[in-house]
This record gives sequence, C-alpha cells and structure tokens, in this order.
Amino acid sequence: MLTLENVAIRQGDFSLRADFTIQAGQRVAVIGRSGAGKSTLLSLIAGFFPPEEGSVLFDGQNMTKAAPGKRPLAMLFQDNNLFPHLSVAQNVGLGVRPDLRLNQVQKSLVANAIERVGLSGLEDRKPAQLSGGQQSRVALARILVQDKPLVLLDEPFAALGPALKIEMLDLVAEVLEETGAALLMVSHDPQDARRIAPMTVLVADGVAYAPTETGALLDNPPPALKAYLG
Ligand SMILES: Nc1ncnc2c1ncn2[C@@H]1O[C@H](COP(=O)(O)OP(=O)(O)OP(=O)(O)O)[C@@H](O)[C@H]1O
Repeated sequence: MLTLENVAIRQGDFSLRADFTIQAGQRVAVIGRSGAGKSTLLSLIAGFFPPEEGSVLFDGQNMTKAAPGKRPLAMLFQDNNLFPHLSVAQNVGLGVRPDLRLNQVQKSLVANAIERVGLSGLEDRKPAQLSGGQQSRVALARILVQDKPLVLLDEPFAALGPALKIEMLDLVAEVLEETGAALLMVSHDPQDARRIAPMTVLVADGVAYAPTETGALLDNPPPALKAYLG
C-alpha cells in the first residue's frame, strides 16, 4: 500500500535512502539508534517535506508531492497532540472534522471510538483531568475515527510506564487488526517491535532497510543493529 521508490532524503549533512514497500495491513516497527533518521523517514511519508530523489506511492499512485492532509494516513507523534481547552469528545471529533460541525452519524462514530478505547463516561473531561494512559487513549481514538489505511506512530507511548505502554501497544494491535490498517511505528525499545510488529525496518548507516521479520532480525542482528542493541 506504501512504496518508497529509490527515495533519497537530505537534511543538512544528513542523508537517508529508502527503497521498499509496506503491504496493506502490515504492522512494521522502525528501529535504529538515536539520530539514525527514524522520525525523518516518518515525516517524509507523512508529507512534511519532499524527497530529494525518488517517489512516494500509495496504492500505486504517485503522491510524492501531495500535502499531508491529502495522504491516506493518520499519524500520532510524541506527546499526543491533544488540545487542552477541548473535551475528550471534541479532541476525538477533530479527527472527523477540524471544524467540529459533526452530524449524528459522525457523532456516533466518535462515541464508538471513545468506547473502543475504554473511555466511555469521560467524554466531557479535558485532557488535564485525565491520566497519561487515558490521554494516549484519546489520541488513539482520534486515529481510529480517521479510518485511514496507514497509521504512523512515532514513540507515542514513550512517556508511559512499562505496564501502561504494553497495554497501549496491545490496544493498538487489536484495533488495527479490526480496521485492517497498516502500521509504521518508531520505537526505541526492541521489545515493542517484538510485541506488535511482525516486520521491522532497520534504519542505520544512512539507509532505511526493507522490512524483515522482527524476531529473526532481533535474534540475529546485523553489526549496525548489534551496536545499537548493546
Ligand atoms: N531540520 C533539520 N535540518 C537538518 N538536520 C536535521 C533536521 N532534522 C533532523 N536533522 C538531522 O537528521 C538526522 C536524523 O534525525 P531524526 O530525528 O530523524 O533521527 P531519529 O532516528 O528519529 O532519532 P531519535 O531516535 O533521537 O528521535 C539527525 O542527524 C538530525 O540531527
């Protein structure tokens, strides 16, 4: 569903190449040492900047120059991006319509997503009145209502404790299983990859390598990954 075709990215003296495909519904982790280019790769796919060379295709359609909002993806980056002055329901509703003028069908879509992530009854709270884990659930509900075939996550649960993080990862895997969306998830923790991503993209030495099987990659890491895993 997503193809990076001979892509080359340059930011100052940093460069990164990528040439691979993510299949529909595939869950893929993105790992590599700090500064390797994981966030840069996701930003490129999201459309925040164009590649210097190569093409970005969604379902075979060349969208290299398409604006972020025109791409068939939903994204969640570090710190959840919730609006503090809006309620839970409004924060989720933004995923449906940025002006929040929702019709009945759209309102029930929002209610269903809130229920799916286990936040029924908290619709009217503001983010500050929620725990960190609950805030992550709101952000996930907003991803759900967007109903996009690709979800990009960049360390979204890094601020949560280990038990809560596992709970959120399992919830992400569950809901993506239900919706059939593909996932690209940046993580610093190889155990996150093992938990929910059967495939992994290793970013190292200026290359985002094609997805390989997560277990095999982590059990038999190439030198660049071995150095990172320690
Ligand atoms: N706007 C920019 N201009 C120039 N260089 C940049 C810019 N943004 C990032 N870089 C550089 O690009 C490289 C990749 O950064 P990136 O944030 O993608 O790495 P990362 O693998 O996500 O790291 P981390 O795990 O620490 O988040 C780094 O060397 C960084 O310094």
